[in-house]
Amino acid sequence: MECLAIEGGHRLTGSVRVHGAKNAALPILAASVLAHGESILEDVPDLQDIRVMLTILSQLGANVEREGSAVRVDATQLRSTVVPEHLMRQMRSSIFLMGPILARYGQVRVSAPGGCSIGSRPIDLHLKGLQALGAVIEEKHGFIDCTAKGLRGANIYLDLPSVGATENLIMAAVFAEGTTVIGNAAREPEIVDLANYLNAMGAKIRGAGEATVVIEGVERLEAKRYRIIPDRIVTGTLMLAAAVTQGDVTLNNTNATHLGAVINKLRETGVRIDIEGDAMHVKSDGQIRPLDHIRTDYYPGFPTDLQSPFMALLTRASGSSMITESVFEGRYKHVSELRRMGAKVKVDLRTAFIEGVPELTGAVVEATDLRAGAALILAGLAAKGTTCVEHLHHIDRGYERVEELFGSLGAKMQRVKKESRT
Ligand SMILES: CC(=O)N[C@H]1[C@@H](OP(=O)(O)OP(=O)(O)OC[C@H]2O[C@@H](n3ccc(=O)[nH]c3=O)[C@H](O)[C@@H]2O)O[C@H](CO)[C@@H](O)[C@@H]1O
Ligand SMILES: C=C(OP(=O)(O)O)C(=O)O
Repeated sequence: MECLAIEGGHRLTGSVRVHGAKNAALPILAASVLAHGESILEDVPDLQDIRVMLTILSQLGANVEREGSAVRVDATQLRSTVVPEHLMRQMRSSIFLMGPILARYGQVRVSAPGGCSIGSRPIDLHLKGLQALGAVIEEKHGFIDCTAKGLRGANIYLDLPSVGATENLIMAAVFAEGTTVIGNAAREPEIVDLANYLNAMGAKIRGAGEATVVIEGVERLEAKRYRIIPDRIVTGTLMLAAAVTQGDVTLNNTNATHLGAVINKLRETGVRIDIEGDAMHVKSDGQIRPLDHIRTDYYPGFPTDLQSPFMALLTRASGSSMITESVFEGRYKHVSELRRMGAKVKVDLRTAFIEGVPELTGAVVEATDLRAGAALILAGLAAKGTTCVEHLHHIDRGYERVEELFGSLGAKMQRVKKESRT
């Protein structure tokens, strides 16, 4: 088994460029299925989930090629509309293919998607929205067969502002006859990025980033060159890494407007953050002030994906803090691992009570999901001694060459092979 061995106690300094956003690149790659010609997508991070998406696209018949951080995709004509089950299971984002393949070919077969174990994560809103557009859905033997003889625009109201459902339905509605209105839509920056890519190719989408998105159906999209936005969750993780190590770092290729809630909370802990164009300077003098309450929420609220990394910082605060996880019911799996390192955290249903401790100590810990892994890296950077983070495949889903990313700021971490524990 491979683990990430982190030697704690080193202050992070220097600068690093943040890579493109996984959560924008994945739906955008799926959306390439809608276009005629070759899209050139720039700043597509080289991550496990992206590799799975590229494999699916190429197995369905698209021509896919990576050149550095750019990916060329030509999905003008797919030869299959069946997403292989073993690939569906590898990540949540495989579900993004449902909307665009259905829109383009009038049929698609998927199965339940895999992904991080952070809650039940149903796809009912995706399916209900597609039905409203005229799709017929049959669920049998673990497969979901979706067919439509031409989708029609509809008024759809989402019970929850689901990011994935909003994206899937935008893609499905691009060729629907007439107008589609999605109410209570999610407003995440990745949705705006997807809509910008689609509009650049000829789609007519208004209101992305707002609670009501309006899509006028068009007949054809022409592939385009497009650059993916910076990853706000990687940016936030690196900001927290600077804070927890009393560091002084510059992050390039960032968008501070996507991180308003996080910047606000970090400043409350005493961290200094200066923004200059797309660069962010983050400096901490060591004293971490506790916070009354962080409550995760849909954008522009505090992102659930940074809940666990922020908790890692608060384990070192000079007092008690409280976090409520309101988006995913099972997103506290990092807590037991942080406790192995000396953290004092109690969980009552969806609320965690964190009592800051003067010191964390290195331990063997397990990344139970992607951001739980990020939290353990941050704790390891701050801890006394060596921390071994196991189950690195989760971390490789979201942080490109993680040891180099943090290593370029002076972190001491390396992948090591070790005997599996019995
Ligand atoms: C690839 C990607 O972009 N992943 C992000 C996306 O995930 P994802 O798109 O899966 O998250 P959603 O916004 O859909 O989920 C939000 C909430 O809605 C619920 N729900 C969702 C769909 C549905 O059909 N029914 C339903 O009940 C979920 O269980 C969850 O409680 O947004 C999450 C919330 O910001 C982030 O943590 C993920 O990093
Ligand atoms: C939960 C996440 O991703 P996914 O939705 O792909 O599982 C994440 O990026 O933190």
